[in-house]
Amino acid sequence: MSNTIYIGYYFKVQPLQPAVEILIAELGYAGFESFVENEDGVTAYIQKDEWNENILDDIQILNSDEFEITYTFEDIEQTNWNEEWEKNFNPIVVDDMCSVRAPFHEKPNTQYDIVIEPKMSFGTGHHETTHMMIQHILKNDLKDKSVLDMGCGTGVLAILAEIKGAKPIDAVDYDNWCYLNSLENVERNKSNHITVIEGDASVLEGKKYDVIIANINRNILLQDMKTYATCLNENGMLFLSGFYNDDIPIIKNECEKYMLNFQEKLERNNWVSLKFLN
Ligand SMILES: C[S@@+](CC[C@H](N)C(=O)[O-])C[C@H]1O[C@@H](n2cnc3c(N)ncnc32)[C@H](O)[C@@H]1O
Repeated sequence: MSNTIYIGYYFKVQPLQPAVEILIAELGYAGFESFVENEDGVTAYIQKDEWNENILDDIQILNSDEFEITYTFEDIEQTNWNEEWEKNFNPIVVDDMCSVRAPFHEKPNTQYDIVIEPKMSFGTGHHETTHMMIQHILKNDLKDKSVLDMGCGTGVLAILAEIKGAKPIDAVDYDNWCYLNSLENVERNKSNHITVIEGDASVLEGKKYDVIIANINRNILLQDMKTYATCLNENGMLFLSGFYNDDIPIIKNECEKYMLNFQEKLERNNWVSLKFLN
């Protein structure tokens, strides 16, 4: 993964909002995985393996009469990509309680402070789905609960779970880069109760958790729901994200098969995050 080549699209957007937010949501659905907003619009990154020349065909907002959106694109080497992050990664604060920032940012005055160097991994809190998962974790009591962070990316959610008193915590990602990046971030935040594991749902066999957090995507969640349900203790909490409002019925339906009862929905820019109880 460390030699992954990305393609960067530089979108100029006039007027900026809500076009940039809609554009990011649509691009996320098409397979773009990172976004850096700027004063002209947004730069969006997609792995070259995921790219094809028709990738923008279904992006509806590009056809809107209300906004003028132009773009250029080019291959991005990993080193340049990292530099982009360093230049553009602004700290975020969720619900005035939890900040997520890079090591070179000043320490903010929030109750919880997470330091992340995302490199090539997803999960700085800038994406709607990460933001909502942070909100769920902030709202729920995790003290002494065992937690699985499935699809951990940078490890940001596992790190917050530990700060909220959870232990022990497994953070799992099938992507080698995310695995390595989570290890770094776990160390950076002095998290002592997190085990980072490289793999997919097959590594969960025989494991049990009080809380499962999975911010991945609709299809993987549907595919692995049975495993999550098997791994969840009685009265356990399941938090899911990485999909849209339209996907809720199919996700709920799959959960119902395993007696997972819907509790709460959070929503941001059409992305949603759901809580279920076992
Ligand atoms: C949307 S990101 C979420 C990252 C982080 N948890 C957050 O909330 O910001 C999804 C992550 O899931 C990982 N992933 C995708 N499919 C997976 C699978 N089948 N098993 C484990 N990890 C997976 C990806 O590598 C990616 O890091």
